[in-house]
Amino acid sequence: MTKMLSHGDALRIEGLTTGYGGHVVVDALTLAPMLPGQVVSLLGPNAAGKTTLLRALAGLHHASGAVRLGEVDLLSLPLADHARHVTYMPQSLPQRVALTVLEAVIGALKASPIAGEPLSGHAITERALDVIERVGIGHLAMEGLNHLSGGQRQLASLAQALVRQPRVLLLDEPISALDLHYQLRVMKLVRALARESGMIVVMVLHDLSIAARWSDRIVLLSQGRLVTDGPPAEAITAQALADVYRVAARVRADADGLHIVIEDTL
Ligand SMILES: Nc1ncnc2c1ncn2[C@@H]1O[C@H](COP(=O)(O)OP(=O)(O)OP(=O)(O)O)[C@@H](O)[C@H]1O
Repeated sequence: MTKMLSHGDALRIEGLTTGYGGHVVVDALTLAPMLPGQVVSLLGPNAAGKTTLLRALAGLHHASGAVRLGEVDLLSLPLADHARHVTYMPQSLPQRVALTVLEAVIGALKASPIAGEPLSGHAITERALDVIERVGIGHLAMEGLNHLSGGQRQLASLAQALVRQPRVLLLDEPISALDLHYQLRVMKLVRALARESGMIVVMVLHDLSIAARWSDRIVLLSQGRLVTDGPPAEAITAQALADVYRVAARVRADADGLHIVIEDTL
């Protein structure tokens, strides 16, 4: 059943600044509130600051400004409390450790439980198996992570993030190692879970067409600053692509969605 969505539970980013030493990477970024159930894709060229922004939202990198989830001031929370609301899936694949997929997913849930829901050992295992099944690697549940391919490990990593059922899910290039079938499967699953549970999803993607097809909103960043933010057809324009990626593109919207043809570099 779809949860009632409320502005009160929105994720708000206001004047967020972060970087490395004196190097400002994200500069006073303010975005429209992200609403429960929304899938927001973060796009932009290499070094635009996407990963740094995601890590700051995850509480893993120091930032100034404000990040609030409903009434909760996320930037002021200790990491353990922060992790009760927000789950981050990094770009790097899980190590080739000798844990099975099931053990790794259970471990992710036990390491940092979401607030207010103590689960029995049986319930934890059931939930882990359900998520592993839903990402499409049920047949690998008892396989060691050290025996998996890169794409399979990326799916295991996604299962580790999803099993926690966070209010905010941050995914850094979650489909970069996946074949076409699994790219589509993951995008469908993430959007369905957002709709079902009211989870806010913010993900970094490089594929414009996939982002346009599966996101409610596109946030286009360049050099740590906001270029456009809106529904895909408004945010992805030929002009924006020329400005941000230095490419000539044709962009056309019709009933099937957004058609993007990249013609040349500029
Ligand atoms: N650990 C670090 N120490 C110093 N500078 C860093 C570090 N990590 C990233 N940077 C710098 O911050 C800037 C933004 O990097 P970031 O990884 O956030 O970009 P990105 O948009 O995620 O890029 P990509 O699409 O290539 O993954 C870059 O100039 C990068 O060199």
